Amino acid sequence: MSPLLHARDVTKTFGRTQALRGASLTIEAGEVVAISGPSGSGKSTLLHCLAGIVTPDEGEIHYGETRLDELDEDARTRLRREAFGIVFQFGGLVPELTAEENVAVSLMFGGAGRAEASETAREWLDRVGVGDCASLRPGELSGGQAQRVALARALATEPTVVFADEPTGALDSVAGEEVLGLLLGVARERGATVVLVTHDNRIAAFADREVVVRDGVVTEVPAVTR
Ligand SMILES: Nc1ncnc2c1ncn2[C@@H]1O[C@H](COP(=O)(O)OP(=O)(O)OP(=O)(O)O)[C@@H](O)[C@H]1O
Repeated sequence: MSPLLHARDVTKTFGRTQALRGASLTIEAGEVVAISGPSGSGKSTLLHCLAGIVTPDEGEIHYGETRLDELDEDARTRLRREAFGIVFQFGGLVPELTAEENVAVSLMFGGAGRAEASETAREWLDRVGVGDCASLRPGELSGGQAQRVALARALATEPTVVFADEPTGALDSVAGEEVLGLLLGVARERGATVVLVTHDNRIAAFADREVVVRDGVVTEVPAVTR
């Protein structure tokens, strides 16, 4: 059986900065993998390559049998909407839309009708503990509430893979662990795969496996040192 996600010898350069210098990583279906490492080492770039947001200069990205890096932009966008949920450090919510609309829109992109999308959005907001914030806009939410809405948006489409880039980075440690607990609880219940970028050892400890990115290259962290 092929792995769910596989990056092979990936390089990516931005201007004169070589963010990835031959990064390889294999992730099996249902795994929760933390990507840690120093600031600027290439963690987010690797996550973005795996999620089909950034195209590598060289190397390969496989999602199951699909070569993600060879798909055109439309096909990659379709795949992201169908199979991936993405959570960013600052939520990335649309400021003009209410919490409910932020979640509903991602469901409507996937083909749901407005009424069905609104109902599912409300269920997910309830599930992550912010049902009473449904009609508020992101500017009216606390950081922890906004991140829960972002989580509801990422999970509502029932993705195969959830990519999370420092999802707890803007929160205090209690709120951060609550958001992470919700994410991992839902993912483990559904057998979803989670790829999580974090520089926080306590957060990485919740993962099944931790890898470290240093100078654009991935190294495995042996289980005994965790
Ligand atoms: N879009 C971009 N344009 C220019 N440089 C970029 C871009 N994205 C990343 N970089 C650079 O590539 C390098 C790796 O960045 P990346 O965000 O992947 O690191 P990181 O390990 O996630 O860092 P941090 O923990 O600080 O978020 C950095 O030097 C960064 O400045």
